[in-house]
Amino acid sequence: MTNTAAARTLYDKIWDAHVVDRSEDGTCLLYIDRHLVHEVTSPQAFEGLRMTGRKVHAPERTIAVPDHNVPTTWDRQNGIDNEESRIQVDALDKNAREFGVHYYPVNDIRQGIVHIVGPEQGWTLPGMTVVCGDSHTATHGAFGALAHGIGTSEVEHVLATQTLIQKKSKNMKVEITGRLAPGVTAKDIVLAIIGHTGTAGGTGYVIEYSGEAIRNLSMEGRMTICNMAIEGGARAGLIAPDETTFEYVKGRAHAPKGAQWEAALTWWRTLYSDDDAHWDKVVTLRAEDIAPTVTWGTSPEDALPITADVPAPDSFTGGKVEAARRALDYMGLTAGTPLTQIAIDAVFIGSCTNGRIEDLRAAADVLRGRKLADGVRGMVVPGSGLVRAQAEEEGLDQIFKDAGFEWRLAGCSMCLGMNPDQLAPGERCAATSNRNFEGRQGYKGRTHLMSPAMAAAAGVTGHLVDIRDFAAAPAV
Ligand SMILES: CC(C)[C@H](C(=O)O)[C@@H](O)C(=O)O
Ligand code: SF4
Repeated sequence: MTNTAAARTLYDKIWDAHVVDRSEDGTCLLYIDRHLVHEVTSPQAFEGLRMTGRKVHAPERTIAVPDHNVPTTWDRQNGIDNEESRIQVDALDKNAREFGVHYYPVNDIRQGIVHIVGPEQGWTLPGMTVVCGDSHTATHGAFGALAHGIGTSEVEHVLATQTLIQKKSKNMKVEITGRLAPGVTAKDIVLAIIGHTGTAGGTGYVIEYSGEAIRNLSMEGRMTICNMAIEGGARAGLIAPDETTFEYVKGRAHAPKGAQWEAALTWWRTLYSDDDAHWDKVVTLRAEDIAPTVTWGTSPEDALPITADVPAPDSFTGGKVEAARRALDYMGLTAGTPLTQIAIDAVFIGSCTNGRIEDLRAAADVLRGRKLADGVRGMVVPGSGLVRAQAEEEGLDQIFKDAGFEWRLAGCSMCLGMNPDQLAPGERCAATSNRNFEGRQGYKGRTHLMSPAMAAAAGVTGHLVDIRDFAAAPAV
C-alpha cells in the first residue's frame, strides 16, 4: 500500500485522493469524478437501474453522447443501417433524457466521439478519475487524469454509486528524451513505443509518459499518445499537467471559474511524480531515433519506420512467427517488400486518436493543391461537431473536398465497422485510427495505422510514403 508520506508517482497521488474505502487485500473503492457514456456499452447498465428502481447517483458528473453507430452523412437518424445500432442509439437517447444526465444528441453541434467531447467541453480536468465503458478512455490521461475503460456491469455500478471497485496497478514510466525530427508526430511516438514494448508491455501497469518530447507536445498530441496506452496493454496512460494543460482547459464550458479556478490550479500544480518516486518498470526512447511509423500487420505492435521492409515471419520468435505469417496473409503482403511500395485503396482521417483540429490541419497542409491518386477514396471525419465547424471556418473542408475527400459529420465512423462507413473486402486503408485488427474497418478490410500527414500523403501518391520525402515534392 502506498505510504502517503513517501515519494509518490502522479498515479499514486490521484489514486490516494480518490480512495473511499480499502479492503484487507488492497482492493479499493474509488470515487469517480467523471463518467462518460456512449450508446454501445450503456443500454444494459441503464436497464439494470430501471429494473431495480435506482437513479443515477450523480447525473451532473455523467456525460452521454452517441458516437459509434451514428452515420456520418446528413441522414443521421434514418441512415443507421442495422437494427442493433438503431436500438443502441435510441436507448441512449431515452436513457439520457429519463435519467437526466448531460447529453449531446446527434443534432447538437457539441456531439462527437466521447473522448473528443470530454476534453473539448472541459469535463476532463487534471487530477480527476474518469471512466467510460470504452477502452480508449485512456485518452483523458493526457490531462493528468486517471482515466480508463470499464465493462458494462461496472458502468451500472458507477451510474448507481459514482464509485468503482479497483485494484491498484503498478507504476511504469515511458520517457521520450530529446526532440522530434521534422515530419515526426505524436502518433509516430506512440506507434514506436508500442512497436518497442509490444501490446503486452504495459499489462498490469499505469504508464506515465514523460521526457522533453512529451513536454513539447500540444494537448492534442498528448491525447494521441494516451489514447493508445491501451494498445500497449496498460490500464491507463498519464501525462503530468503543466502550463500547456492549464492553458487548454481554461475557459472551457465546464472548467472551474474564478476562485474555483485558482483553487484548482493550486492543487493541479502538485500533480507530478516526485523525483525519487518508485517505478516498477521504465522504458526510455530517444525522440531523434523515431521515424514516421506505420503498421504492416494486424496488431498495433506491428509498427515499423516507413523506411523498413515488410518483415519476414522468421525474423520473429515464439508465437509471433505464426502470428506474423497469418498477418501477412491477411494483409496480402510479401516479406521484403518496401513499406513504401504498399498500394492503398482508401484513406481514413478521423477517430479519437487523430480526429482533432490539429490533425485535420496537418492532413490539409499535405493536401493543399493536391488530389487523391486515381482509384483511391478518402474520408475525413472530424471528431466532433465543433472540430468540424472550426475546420470549416479555416477553409480546411474545401481543401479536403478539392482533393477528392468526402467531408463527413462527427462520429467513430470508419475507425470500426459499427456504422455504414466501412471498407469493402480486400480494400487497404491508410488510417489515422488506433486499431488494425482483422476486419476492424469492415469485413476483410486491411488497415495500416499512421499519422494524419502520412495518411494524407499516401492518399496523394496511392501508396504508403515517407512524409519527409513527400514534403519536398511540389504540389501540382
Ligand atoms: C465499442 C467499444 C466498447 C470499443 C472500445 O472499448 O474501445 C470501441 O470504442 C473500440 O475502439 O474498439
Ligand atoms: S473512434 Fe474508434 S477507437 Fe475511438 S471510441 Fe470510437 S471506435 Fe473506439
